[in-house]
Amino acid sequence: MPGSTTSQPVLAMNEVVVRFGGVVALDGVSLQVHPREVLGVIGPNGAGKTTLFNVACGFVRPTEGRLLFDGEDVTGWQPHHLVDHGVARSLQGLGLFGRLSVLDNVLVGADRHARTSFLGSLFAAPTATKDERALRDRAMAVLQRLGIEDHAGDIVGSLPYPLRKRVSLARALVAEPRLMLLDEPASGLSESEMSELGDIIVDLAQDVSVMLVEHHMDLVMRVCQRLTVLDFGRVIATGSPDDVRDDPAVLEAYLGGVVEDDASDEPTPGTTGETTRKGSSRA
Ligand SMILES: Nc1ncnc2c1ncn2[C@@H]1O[C@H](COP(=O)(O)OP(=O)(O)OP(=O)(O)O)[C@@H](O)[C@H]1O
Repeated sequence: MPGSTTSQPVLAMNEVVVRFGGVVALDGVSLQVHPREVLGVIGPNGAGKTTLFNVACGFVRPTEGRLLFDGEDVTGWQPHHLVDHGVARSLQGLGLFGRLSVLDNVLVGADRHARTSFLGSLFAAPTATKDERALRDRAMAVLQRLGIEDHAGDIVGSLPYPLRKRVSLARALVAEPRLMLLDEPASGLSESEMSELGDIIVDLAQDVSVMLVEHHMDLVMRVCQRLTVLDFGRVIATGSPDDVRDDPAVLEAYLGGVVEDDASDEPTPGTTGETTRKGSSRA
């Protein structure tokens, strides 16, 4: 069952601490992402979301605590090792090759399962043709799933940003990950594009676990089975979107530092778009 909490988590963080010099960015954070669950990670500015995402990707090594993937201790693993084991990520900076076609960009992401890598196939190894055909079929299937198969031959640099975002997702998905890490995928999208993205994430969660770090509450509330809320590097709430929305600690975190003049404009969790916190400082 999607969102089930009885199975072994695909991803677990146990008591993760990250210190940058004197700054404690994460302070004993524990969370789990279960099979075919969409877990949302939210929190006010500076709460530690990006740091948490970077720990999950392997970009930041925890100062303390453990990172487990499918029950295996992967603390301190390099990002590419995590990718090889089925952890895919789609970052805000999309990292695509602007002069390559959509299909070629996606094929670059297919290397995890390829006997002959896409790059290796450029040197025409004997096994390349059959393998490459299979890879292309898989890449086209992913493009179709994301509704961009008609753009397979387009040069990525010529595409509008929302389409490039889908290419980035396709490149992550073609490696058939067990876990997809999404870093603010809704940034820069219109309301209708965000709604389509929500449909895509719901569809993905039929066979992939997703951890979604996102500011846009409408999207988070719609697609996540559970939310983990951070504030000042700590988990202040975990639960269903409805439970979290009504949690006094969460309301306090989002509203606590608001200066009086702006109070009427400040979004509350679950009611509107981007969240910000004014008048608070972490110095
Ligand atoms: N490389 C770094 N060196 C020093 N301090 C850092 C570093 N990265 C993050 N921090 C600090 O760690 C804390 C958490 O930052 P982080 O970027 O993870 O929060 P966030 O929730 O992603 O914020 P935002 O929503 O504004 O992006 C902040 O106080 C930030 O200033």
